[in-house]
Amino acid sequence: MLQDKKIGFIGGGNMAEALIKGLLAGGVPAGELSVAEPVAERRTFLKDRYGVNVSCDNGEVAGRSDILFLAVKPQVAEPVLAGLAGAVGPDALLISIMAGVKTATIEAAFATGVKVVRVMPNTPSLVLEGATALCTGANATADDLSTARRIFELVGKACIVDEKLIDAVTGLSGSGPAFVLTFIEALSDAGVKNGLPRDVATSLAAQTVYGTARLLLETREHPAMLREKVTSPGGTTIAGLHVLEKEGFRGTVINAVDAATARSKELAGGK
Ligand SMILES: NC(=O)C1=CN([C@@H]2O[C@H](COP(=O)(O)OP(=O)(O)OC[C@H]3O[C@@H](n4cnc5c(N)ncnc54)[C@H](O)[C@@H]3O)[C@@H](O)[C@H]2O)C=CC1
Ligand SMILES: O=C(O)[C@@H]1CCC=N1
Repeated sequence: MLQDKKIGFIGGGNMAEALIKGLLAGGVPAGELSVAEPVAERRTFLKDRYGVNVSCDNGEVAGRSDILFLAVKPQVAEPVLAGLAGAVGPDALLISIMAGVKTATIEAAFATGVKVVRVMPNTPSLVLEGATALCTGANATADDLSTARRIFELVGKACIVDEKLIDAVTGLSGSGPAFVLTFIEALSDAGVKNGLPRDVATSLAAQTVYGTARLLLETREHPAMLREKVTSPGGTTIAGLHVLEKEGFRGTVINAVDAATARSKELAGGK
């Protein structure tokens, strides 16, 4: 039961906040949640907004947590892990959301067989519509993986993958919200160019992406089949699709996800 667990966060940034919101919505009492965060204003914000315990001491939060989220940037993983080495309890479960950082790297920072689940969530978790993939390290059990999965199912959809695929997940759904937002912004710009007021254009663009995603998820049809239903012979849609194909839209999207995936692999080296 998650309700019985003390849950800590090392790093109280955007993703930690999204998860805190989900855990609270899922019935975990605020008093069971603790966040270690060096920025004082951020600590005050998290305490005031969510009622969670806050501290500037990573070791203190680690020491009292049954489940400890590693939610700092990968660039500071090395010193943060070194600082936690003696503080984490022997039965604690570490859940890392750090992009690029391998479970083996985290395990190597601890003397004993620490249990690690590595996860790649995304920012829509903040509105409980996240897309998350999880994998285990060498010591985490099936129960640990299912505990972690339950947490991420509180903030959206979650699936299990092999660790070797986590970089691809990072490129697709971890970074994906930024790509989708760029597309929404471009749709809105196009609406404005054609005379729509900005607020109307942005709202139509966002609802179109949201509605289309729901249509796809709920019908489970292939995207090409659903696209066919929009595309009238000699109509408007095929005229627009022709331009997307001519300008290399698909290739550009594939290249963007490729680049993000490659960057996730680079981050494993601490760069
Ligand atoms: N933002 C996103 O869309 C996603 C981020 N991630 C991963 O989640 C992790 C956190 O990302 P965000 O929340 O976006 O970053 P963020 O910058 O919003 O949060 C990181 C927090 O860690 C704190 N921090 C810095 N040094 C620290 C230290 N030594 N000890 C404790 N806390 C420290 C910072 O003050 C900040 O509040 C990263 O590893 C990132 O790769 C994963 C999936 C999606
Ligand atoms: O940009 C990043 O590195 C993080 C990881 C996935 C989304 N944001």
